[in-house]
Amino acid sequence: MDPNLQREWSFNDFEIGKPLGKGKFGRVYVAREVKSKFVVALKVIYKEQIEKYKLHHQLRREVEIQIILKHPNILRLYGWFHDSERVVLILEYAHNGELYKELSKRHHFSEKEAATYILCLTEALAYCHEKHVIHRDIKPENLLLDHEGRLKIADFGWSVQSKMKRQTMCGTLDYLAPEMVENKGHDYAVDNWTLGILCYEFLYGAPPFEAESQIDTFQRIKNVDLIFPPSPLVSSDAKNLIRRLLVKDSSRRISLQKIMEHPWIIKNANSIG
Ligand SMILES: COc1ccc(C(=O)Nc2ccccc2)cc1NC(=O)CCSc1ncnc(N)c1Br
Repeated sequence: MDPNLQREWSFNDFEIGKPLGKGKFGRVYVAREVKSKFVVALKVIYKEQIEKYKLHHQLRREVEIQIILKHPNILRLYGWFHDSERVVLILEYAHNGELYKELSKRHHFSEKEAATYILCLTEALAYCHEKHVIHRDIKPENLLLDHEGRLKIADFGWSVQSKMKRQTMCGTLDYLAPEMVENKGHDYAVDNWTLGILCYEFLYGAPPFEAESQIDTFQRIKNVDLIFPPSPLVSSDAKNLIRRLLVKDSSRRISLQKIMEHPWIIKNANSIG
């Protein structure tokens, strides 16, 4: 299916399959384009919700940005259509679903898997930053896996709360950088912080500043209270990279370029991307 060819899409062009998840603003279904048999994910958003929450501009801007973003680690938005009561986004379908289901099943990833995912994320972020797009929200629930196990950032404009969503996800602070927790406004470097959180969580199975209460998590983030439990599975190179990312001063965090050249990444990531 070359989505750019067809001008106007409609529901009749698709056979709708099973629901993939549902958010406050709509549901996501697997679907197949009838002519080409191409499998996609359709995200159905109700117009009354868009009106109610004044989402027109955000949705329009997001669609404009997403349509130009073409990167192997960013979920494609092929196009969209609407009928009287719904707006439908035609999305790339990630056959292996949410990375977090994989992580909760496996408890933690190997250094090779973790490094490969971090490299994919770094390349996708570098691509976005060169396109001056920084609203990539690499919250963990936005990470999907395609049929080859390749990571895809799926920017859930509105989070899709699928059944298996981990409790801590909703409203979790674990991924917020200090400058966000202290409400100092943030820039590109916040994504570098999140890469550090994710790298830690891929290797240890839980984010570094997790705590009983949100207040404690706040405190631990602000103090960058970073502890590495003794583990034979995590090399000192990995800890070195995490320490270079989880730096309070956002201007001193290791850059995306330097991440790609870090010994731990060079040694462990395989570049299937
Ligand atoms: C480029 O991906 C998007 C781009 C935009 C928006 C969006 O809703 N924007 C938005 C919605 C309302 C208001 C303002 C913005 C959402 C996504 N993506 C998603 O919703 C992911 C759907 S879940 C899924 N998708 C594929 N394969 C799977 N296995 C799964 Br599970």
